[in-house]
Amino acid sequence: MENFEDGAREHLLSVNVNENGGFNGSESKIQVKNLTRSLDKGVSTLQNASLDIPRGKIMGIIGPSGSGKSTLLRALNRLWEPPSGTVFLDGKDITSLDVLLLRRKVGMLFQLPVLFEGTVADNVRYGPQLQGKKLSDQEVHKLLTFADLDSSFFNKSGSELSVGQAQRVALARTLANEPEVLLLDEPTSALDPISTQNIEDLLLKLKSKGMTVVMVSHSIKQIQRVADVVCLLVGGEIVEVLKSEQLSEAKHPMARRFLELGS
Ligand SMILES: Nc1ncnc2c1ncn2[C@@H]1O[C@H](COP(=O)(O)OP(=O)(O)OP(=O)(O)O)[C@@H](O)[C@H]1O
Repeated sequence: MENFEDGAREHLLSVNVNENGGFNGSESKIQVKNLTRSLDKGVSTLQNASLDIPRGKIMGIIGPSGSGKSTLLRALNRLWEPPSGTVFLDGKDITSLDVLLLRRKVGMLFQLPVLFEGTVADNVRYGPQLQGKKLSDQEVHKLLTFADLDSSFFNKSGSELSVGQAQRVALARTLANEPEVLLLDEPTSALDPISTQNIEDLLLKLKSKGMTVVMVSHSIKQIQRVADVVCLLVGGEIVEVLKSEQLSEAKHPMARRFLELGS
């Protein structure tokens, strides 16, 4: 899978090439500072959340249902608009950036892939086309190959694909925008174990190429397989941030219970 190593997607690879990869003391790609989202009647979805997301690493976000994981993730590319001065990408307040530019830099993959009408190739070309760029057939093939989809998929329509294949097309479509950060909201919860493994392998491959990945998952085992660092959310608060191999050392009682019961 060396498809990104030359040609048009090259600059995706060049991101963070000089980073040492350590997340202690390494520069943050995204910083969240005192992020709160208040709902009606004084209830908060997020309370004073502060988090450094390390560059070129995979951060997992886990926590019980309703703890604010999706809200936190969606704030990172303004699918939910955070207050100014709370989320920074490469040190810049994301609310001061053009929102479409931000979403190209910070791409998102959802639980269920929604493909547009047309062929797989049309889907992959969609993002660049919005900027007036037409990806060549070769560039589309490279993105598909990267997502472990062979040439036979090029002209297929979304309705011919399994959910797992569609998720990989959605990933190729997101990567066509050359993002620097990939956000994933339970990307494998609708997939079978083999498709899940495909996606996990792709995430590790992206990390090896310098991508920063932030993934919400309900599966603690999945987080342990792929994440370098884990953020535990309970009741809208970030209660712990740990290296994934230290997950069993979490101290917060709700976090401990969640970990003990989790699969
Ligand atoms: N737009 C909204 N309006 C009102 N309440 C909301 C809105 N979005 C989220 N919430 C509430 O905020 C809380 C956190 O939601 P969020 O989806 O971020 O949690 P989550 O940890 O991702 O949950 P799950 O694991 O079930 O997907 C929930 O109680 C939810 O009902």
